[in-house]
Amino acid sequence: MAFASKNDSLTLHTDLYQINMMYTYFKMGLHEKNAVFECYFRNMPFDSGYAVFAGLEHIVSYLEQLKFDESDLEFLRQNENYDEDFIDYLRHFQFKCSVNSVVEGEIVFNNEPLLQVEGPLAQCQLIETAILNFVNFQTLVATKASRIKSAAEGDIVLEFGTRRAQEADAAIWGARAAYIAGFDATSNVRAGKLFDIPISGTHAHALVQTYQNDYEAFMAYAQTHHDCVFLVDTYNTLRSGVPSAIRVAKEMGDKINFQGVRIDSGDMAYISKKVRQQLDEAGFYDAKIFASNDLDEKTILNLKMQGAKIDAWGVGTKLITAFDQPALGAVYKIVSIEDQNGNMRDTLKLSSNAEKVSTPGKKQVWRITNNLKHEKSEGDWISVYDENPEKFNSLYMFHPKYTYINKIVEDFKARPLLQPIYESGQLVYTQPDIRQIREYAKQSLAALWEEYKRDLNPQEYPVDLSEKLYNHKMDLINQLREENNSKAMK
Ligand SMILES: Nc1ncnc2c1ncn2[C@@H]1O[C@H](COP(=O)(O)OP(=O)(O)OP(=O)(O)O)[C@@H](O)[C@H]1O
Ligand SMILES: O=P(O)(O)OC[C@H]1O[C@H](OP(=O)(O)OP(=O)(O)O)[C@H](O)[C@@H]1O
Ligand SMILES: O=C(O)c1cccnc1
Repeated sequence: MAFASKNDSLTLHTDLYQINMMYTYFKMGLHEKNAVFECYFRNMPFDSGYAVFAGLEHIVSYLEQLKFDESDLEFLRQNENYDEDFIDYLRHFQFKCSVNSVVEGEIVFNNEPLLQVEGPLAQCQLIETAILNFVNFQTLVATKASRIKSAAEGDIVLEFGTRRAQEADAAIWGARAAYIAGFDATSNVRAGKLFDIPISGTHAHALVQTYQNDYEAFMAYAQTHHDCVFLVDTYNTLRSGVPSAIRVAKEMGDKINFQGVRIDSGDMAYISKKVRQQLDEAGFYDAKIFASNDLDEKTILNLKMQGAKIDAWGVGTKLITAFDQPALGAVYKIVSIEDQNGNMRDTLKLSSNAEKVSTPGKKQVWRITNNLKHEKSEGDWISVYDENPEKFNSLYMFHPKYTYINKIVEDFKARPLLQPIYESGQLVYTQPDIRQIREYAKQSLAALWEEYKRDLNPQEYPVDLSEKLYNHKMDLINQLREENNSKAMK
């Protein structure tokens, strides 16, 4: 049967091993045990000093549709040897987990929980793959987009990536992530419709090649459009493209809104300066110069350094594919599980690599700001879930690995980053409008010192553990080591 006629949903958008584990839990009577899983990434992408969280909207739309229909069950039945009682359990599957998450647009860092799922073990397991899929890609693209927008220093930045994206979902969710992080519009019309993002478009070389003449092509476009940006580099930017654009703009006068020209090749520093000169000499001081062609934050910064006269940047491939780092590497780990007596037992994964030793237990992340001096963030403080830093007069913050790096913060404000999204399967979170999310991302970034935001070698933002959590982690490491050693001796 062809793809188009298949009964599709995101329920089976999971790795088979999740369903295999669900089956084991089910058969062993463990599937309803309460468990807590947390999602985080270990290293900052692009050597960036910060990341921008995105993906929650897709997670919510996925969880809202999460149920196995008969075609899903039939597929599992045909492919795996699950007993019918398990198939029947899946048939009656109803999402019952609680989910806490940082909100979209939040500035986040490595090694802090971004999203937390608590509920029946089998359910927590099923949703791991989709959650990671959405968070990994969207957070990566939002982070890249934020870096590009910062490099552009307030200029207009347009998202042009669809044609080079890793398929359709990446194109539209990437366009959304880019808009959240500060891009001004997308060229993807569907993303505009689905997510209420502004759309924007100029024209391609094909139009000019169709007429085989800059002037005729621009004139035809001008006769059929009010807002006009002419692509001037098909034949010769300075000799033909720009002069033709100017001629059409003069001849059409008020009949069009001559917004400017786009250049898509060549030495963009040199050419843009010359183009600016030509436009100014013709009296088109307000006409903008758009640039595109394999741009990213590095080229934009460099072009600015060279004094390029570019007002708007079209960015495609390197944004949408997160070209220089195509994976964020976020993971989803179990941190606590109900034992035989019904008590929660915190878990930890030991590793010879210190970075990979996980932090046990259900946690909360607090963004600490100093009340008196400024509104900037002092660092993030990860606590045991029910610990409240505001009960302290001053907060002792220390590096979780190099504990001699520490400070005491007086008169601080602590804001919990993990917010309730689902409570026992019920959606309790109202997703803000996309413009609010975008504004939130802007404010969140503004609360970060410049040292963490610079493109090259940013300072490491403090992500610390509370003393209680740190001691808990150390106790558990020692306990596990002792248990393993005594087992090995036997
Ligand atoms: N002045 C500049 N300084 C640094 N990088 C630049 C400058 N001008 C253009 N670039 C970048 O250099 C790269 C040039 O790529 P490429 O060789 O594909 O362009 P081109 O030959 O001008 O155009 P095309 O092959 O697409 O017709 C692009 O990534 C572009 O953004
Ligand atoms: O370079 P990116 O950052 O990916 O931005 C998108 C690119 O897509 C278009 O080129 P393409 O060669 O696909 O088509 P066109 O030049 O014929 O319009 C456009 O001119 C940009 O160069
Ligand atoms: O509108 C544009 O100029 C555009 C759109 C997609 C890709 N490249 C350019």
